[in-house]
Amino acid sequence: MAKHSLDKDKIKILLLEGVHQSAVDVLERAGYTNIEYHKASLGEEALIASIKDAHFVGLRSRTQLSETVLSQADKLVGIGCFCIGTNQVNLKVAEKLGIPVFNAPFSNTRSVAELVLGEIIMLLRGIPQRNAMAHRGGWLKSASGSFEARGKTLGVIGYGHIGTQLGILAETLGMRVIFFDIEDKLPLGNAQQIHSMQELIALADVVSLHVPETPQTKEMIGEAELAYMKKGSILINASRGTVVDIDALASVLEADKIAGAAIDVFPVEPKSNDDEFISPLRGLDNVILTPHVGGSTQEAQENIGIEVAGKLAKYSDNGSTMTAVNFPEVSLAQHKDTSRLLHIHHNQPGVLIQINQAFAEKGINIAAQYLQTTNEIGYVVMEVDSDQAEEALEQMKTIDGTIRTRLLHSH
Ligand SMILES: NC(=O)C1=CN([C@@H]2O[C@H](COP(=O)(O)OP(=O)(O)OC[C@H]3O[C@@H](n4cnc5c(N)ncnc54)[C@H](O)[C@@H]3O)[C@@H](O)[C@H]2O)C=CC1
Ligand SMILES: O=C(O)CCC(=O)C(=O)O
Repeated sequence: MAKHSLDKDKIKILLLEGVHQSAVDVLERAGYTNIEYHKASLGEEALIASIKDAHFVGLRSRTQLSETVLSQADKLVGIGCFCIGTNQVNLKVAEKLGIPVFNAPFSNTRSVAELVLGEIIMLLRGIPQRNAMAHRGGWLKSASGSFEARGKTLGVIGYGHIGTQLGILAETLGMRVIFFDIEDKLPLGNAQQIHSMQELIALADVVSLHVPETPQTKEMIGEAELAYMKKGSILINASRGTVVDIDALASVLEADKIAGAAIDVFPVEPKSNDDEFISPLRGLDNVILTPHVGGSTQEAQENIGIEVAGKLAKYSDNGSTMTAVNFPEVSLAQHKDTSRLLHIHHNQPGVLIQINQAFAEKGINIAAQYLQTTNEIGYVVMEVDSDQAEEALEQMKTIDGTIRTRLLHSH
C-alpha cells in the first residue's frame, strides 16, 4: 500500500458564500472532513488568512481570487467555482501556479433562462411600474404600454447555454428569436443568427445579454448601442455587471427612450446581504432590480454543489482535470494497486524525457503515463509501483521546470 502524500482529514477545504449542503455531503462522503464553511464571502484580509493553509477553495461570484490572494495561498491545489462564471478568479495566475479551476457549466442555466422569461413577460406588460404604484397606494389600470410577448422579437446577445435555452422557451410563447454571437452557432428552433450586433439591437423588442465577462464584452452595451434600441424596447442583463454602461442605461431609462429593464448583475455588487446596494437605477419604477439571483434556485444550487464538489474530490483522489477551465484536461479512471503522481510544469521542451530518464536511472517502473499541455503549462500523470512512489516523487521534484508535484492517495 502506498504512503499517502497527505491524509484526507488533513486536506483543508475552504467553502465560501454558503455553497449548498450537497457540496459538503459529497466531500464528506469522499472522506474529506476538514471543511471550513462560511455563509458569506470574505474580504481580502480574512480571505488571505483562511486560504493560507487551505488545499481547496470553493466560492461563488463574490469572492475575488486575485493575484495577491493566490500568491499567498501556499498550499492551494484546486479551486471550485460553484457557479458558471469564473471571472472572479485570476485564471492566468492560477494556471501559472499549477492550480486547476473547475466550475458548473450547466447546472444553473435553466434557472437563469426561466427568470429572464418571466421578466420579459412582466416588462412587456409594464408590471413593475404598476406594482410599484400599487405599493404606494396608486392604481394604474390601463392597457397603455402593455403588450403580449407573442409576435415580439427577442434579440439574444451571446447564444451559448443560457441564450439558446432562453430562445427555445421564448419561442414557446410565440416570440421570434434572433441572436448575435461572435461564433457561428447552430440556431435552435426557428432562431436566426444576425451577424451585426447593431442590426440585432435595432430589430429587437427585447434585448437580453448572455455573454461572459471578457475584455471584449466590457461595456459592450454603452451609449451608442443603447441609442440603437427601438423606442419602447426592453433590456435585460443577467450576465455580468461590466457588460452594460450602467450610467448610460440610467439615462435612457430616465429619458423614457426604452420602456424598461431587468438587471440582475451590477458593476459593483454588495459583498454581503448586510451591505447597501448602490446604483443609479434605484428608484426607477420601470426597472426590475434583482440581487444577482439568476442562478439562485434550490435546484441549481443543489446540482452545482454536487457537480463542483465531485470535480474537486475527483481531482484530489485521481488527478482527473476534465472540464477544468484553465488547465490541461486529463480524464482518468480510478487507479488501483499503483500510486499516482502528478507533475505540473512550465510547458518547455524536454520535461517528459527528464522524468523518464530520472525514473530509469533509479529503476522506477512506470505503469502508465498521461500528458496534456496548454501553451503555458504541462500536466503529466504517472502511475508507479506503490513501494517506489516516494522515491519517484522526490525525483519528480528535481525536474527542471517543475511547478508542483503531488502523490495521490491510492485506492
Ligand atoms: N445572473 C446569474 O446568476 C448568472 C449569470 N451567468 C453569466 O451568464 C454568462 C453566460 O452563461 P452561459 O450561457 O452558460 O455561457 P456560454 O459560454 O455557454 O455562452 C456564452 C456565449 O457568449 C458568446 N460570446 C462571447 N463573447 C462574445 C461577444 N463579445 N459578443 C457576442 N457573443 C459573445 C460565446 O461565443 C458563447 O456562445 C456566464 O458567463 C455568466 O457570466 C451565468 C449563470 C448565472
Ligand atoms: O450563484 C452565484 O453566486 C453566481 C451565479 C453566476 O453568476 C454564475 O453562475 O456565473
